[in-house]
Amino acid sequence: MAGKSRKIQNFTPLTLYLSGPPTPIKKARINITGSKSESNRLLLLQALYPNLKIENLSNADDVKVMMEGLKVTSGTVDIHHAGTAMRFLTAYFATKESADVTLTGSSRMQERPIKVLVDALRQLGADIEYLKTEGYPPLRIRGKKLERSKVSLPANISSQYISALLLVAPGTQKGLELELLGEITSVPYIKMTLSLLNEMGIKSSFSGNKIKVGPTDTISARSIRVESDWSSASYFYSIAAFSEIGTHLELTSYKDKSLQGDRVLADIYRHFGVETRIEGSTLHLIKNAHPGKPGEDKDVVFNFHLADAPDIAQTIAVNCFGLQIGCRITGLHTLKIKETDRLEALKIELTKLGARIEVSDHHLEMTPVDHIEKDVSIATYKDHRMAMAFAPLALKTNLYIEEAEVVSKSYPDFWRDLEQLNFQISQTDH
Ligand SMILES: O=C(O)C1=C[C@@H](OP(=O)(O)O)[C@@H](O)[C@H](O)C1
Ligand SMILES: C=C(OP(=O)(O)O)C(=O)O
Repeated sequence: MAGKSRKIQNFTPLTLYLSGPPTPIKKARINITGSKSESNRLLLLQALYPNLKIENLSNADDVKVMMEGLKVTSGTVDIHHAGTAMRFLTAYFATKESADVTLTGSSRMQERPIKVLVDALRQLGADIEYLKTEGYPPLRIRGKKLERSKVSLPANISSQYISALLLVAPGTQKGLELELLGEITSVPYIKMTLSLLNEMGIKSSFSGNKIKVGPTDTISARSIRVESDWSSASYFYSIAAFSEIGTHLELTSYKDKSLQGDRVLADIYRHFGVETRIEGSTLHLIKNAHPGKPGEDKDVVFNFHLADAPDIAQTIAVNCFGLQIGCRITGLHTLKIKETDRLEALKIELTKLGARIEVSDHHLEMTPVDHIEKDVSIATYKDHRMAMAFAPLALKTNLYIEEAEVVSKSYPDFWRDLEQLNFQISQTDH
């Protein structure tokens, strides 16, 4: 390995050198904190209905900035890289009568579109102004009572605009009625929002392309336990898939009836020989077969459509590459406007490792390779999921992960948890 190495400290930017555990992983138990998506929804609802208690809240940076943002009514709120905080707080401040805030974020956040949500809120009567570029943060928001309750908006760019409106709807005078235009993307996230409203005792309906949420003055006191994060679990699915038969990983605080669309991991990873069981609140991942069948079936191309689960696309792409199997992943039209252009980032970094990969605006395709390059340095593009999706590959080849601190956006304990699995991780000035 090149460069000097030392144990992980809090220096940034942090380049890590990773290799797999010296002996195969047999059994391990990992605590993952609450879903960042559920946490940020419940925090907004708690601001509207203070007698809501939240358990197992996520410790992600995106959740910390949401909490801080909700305390503010004037001045500047900087939500850094948090898409949900940006969208949810836009709707929150627009409907909070005492608010007069500038809502901003990282340079990447200022490139992530918000026009659909701003247009919808303006249709309802909100007062929002663009401070730099039309259609993008930063925004100046002066909160007021919304005059109207019906709105139409495109649903094919980000479901977060829709969830943002649904979350503030019960606090408005007449509730809201949304008409969704075009093909609806990331649908499970919309259903998650409605399910949480329902758990709070707030009435809603979703039929065809119409969603209605009624006004609700008060709720009875209650406590909601956030399920642990399924997107974070994806990295352990990937580790299990790369491990020997018999490997058994346990992840804590999951639910049989999950609200998170990324629970589809359980079905997807069956194809890679990982069985899922939920017993009590423990999620068990057990490697019990090789992916596909050896011999002729090694050439099988796995097809996945991930329009409902965009956040696990990177994990699955890297996993297929490392398992040396072909894949075609579709439904990825939202990946270009996330923390980075994830399709382009995957193409560049996987190619360094030897992948044969093609991408378009909405899909990626890979043919299997015989060889994986060693000691490649993976750039992460300020995207937590680039770092975490590539890390499990250390079970197949040694690699560097650049700007490894990015993981804190959703999973601050990620590197500590990999060390718990005995991954060999050192900080390097490579
Ligand atoms: O509502 C949410 O909590 C999220 C919705 C999804 O975004 P899009 O709807 O923009 O695809 C997802 O990618 C994001 O990580 C979290
Ligand atoms: C896309 C993501 O987050 P957000 O849009 O909330 O920034 C993510 O966590 O993968």
